[in-house]
Amino acid sequence: MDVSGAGGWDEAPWKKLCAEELEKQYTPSKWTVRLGAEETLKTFSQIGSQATSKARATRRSQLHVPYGDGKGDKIDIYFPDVASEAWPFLVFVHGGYWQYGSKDESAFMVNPLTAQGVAVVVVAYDIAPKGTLDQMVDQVARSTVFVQKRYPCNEGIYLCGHSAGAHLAAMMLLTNWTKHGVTPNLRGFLLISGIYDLEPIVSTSVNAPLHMTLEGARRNSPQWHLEAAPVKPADPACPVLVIVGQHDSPEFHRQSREFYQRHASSHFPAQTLCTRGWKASFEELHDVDHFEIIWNLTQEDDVLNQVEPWPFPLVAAIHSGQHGPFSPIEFEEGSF
Ligand SMILES: N[C@@H](CC(=O)c1ccccc1NC=O)C(=O)O
Repeated sequence: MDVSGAGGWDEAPWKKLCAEELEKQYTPSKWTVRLGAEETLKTFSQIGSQATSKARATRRSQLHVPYGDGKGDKIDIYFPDVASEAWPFLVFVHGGYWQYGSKDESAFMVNPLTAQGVAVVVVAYDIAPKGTLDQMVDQVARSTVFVQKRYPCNEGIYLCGHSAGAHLAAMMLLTNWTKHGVTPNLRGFLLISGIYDLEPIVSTSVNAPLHMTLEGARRNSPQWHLEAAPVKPADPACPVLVIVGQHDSPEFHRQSREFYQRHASSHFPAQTLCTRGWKASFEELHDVDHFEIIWNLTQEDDVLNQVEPWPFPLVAAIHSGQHGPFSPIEFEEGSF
């Protein structure tokens, strides 16, 4: 029996990869199928910037609202037309491997969601090298608490993160809210193409500006701390949707699958999101890569692109306690 770590990961598949392959597995742009790597990254940034300009020009908003005293403690809030403060809130945490990206180019889903009556908050946090992972996790917690305190009548806060942002959002599953003085009314998590075990990236170029030690990586890996997650009462269940794109790399697929349902060969009594009382489900989104999975969210008000109107059914479904088009794969106790 492996006793080297919290989860018994001695046979972790990524440990068998050579440095070059590991680097490739954790470079999402190397796995795109429609555009080349560089063009994809450029398009991603352009679509994010355009969506943000459009949101700021066409939606009622409050920009650069401070949620704390730090210079980088800022959120943008975009409002639906309905005059109320009892909206559902989608809080979006952008990705960029904790070292690039900003709220100012990340308002992807604002126009379609505000049109559906959902207020959207786009969170800024101090990316590396200014910020450390511990600080970023704290910033996302404080921004969520700020939304709760400012809008106590909210109809639920849905935390949505992409890639590194999904990691930061997932860390909120483990947060002890007591020290923040208020428990946010969290009603759902949308974790899109995330990384939940940071250990594999410690030896990749991703870690250059992050300076994560192995210990820091484990401390900030939600995968390693599910045991510590507060046990949620089954009712009302809080849906956690773990989503990965078909054209994400095999390692990204593994990360999402194992976060949803722990690795089958783990020797230890497995704690999963489901056994901790979260209503978790896992979905692989068809024919999208790591970037399209997010930039498609801008397109929902374009009728031509409404093949599957995602994420409205998703948000609507989690708001009403159902999973819409997503079929939750129930965890079977004792299956490994
Ligand atoms: N350097 C990475 C870029 C990347 O990972 C990324 C880019 C934009 C938004 C999220 C990303 N990944 C994780 O946070 C790549 O080439 O794929």
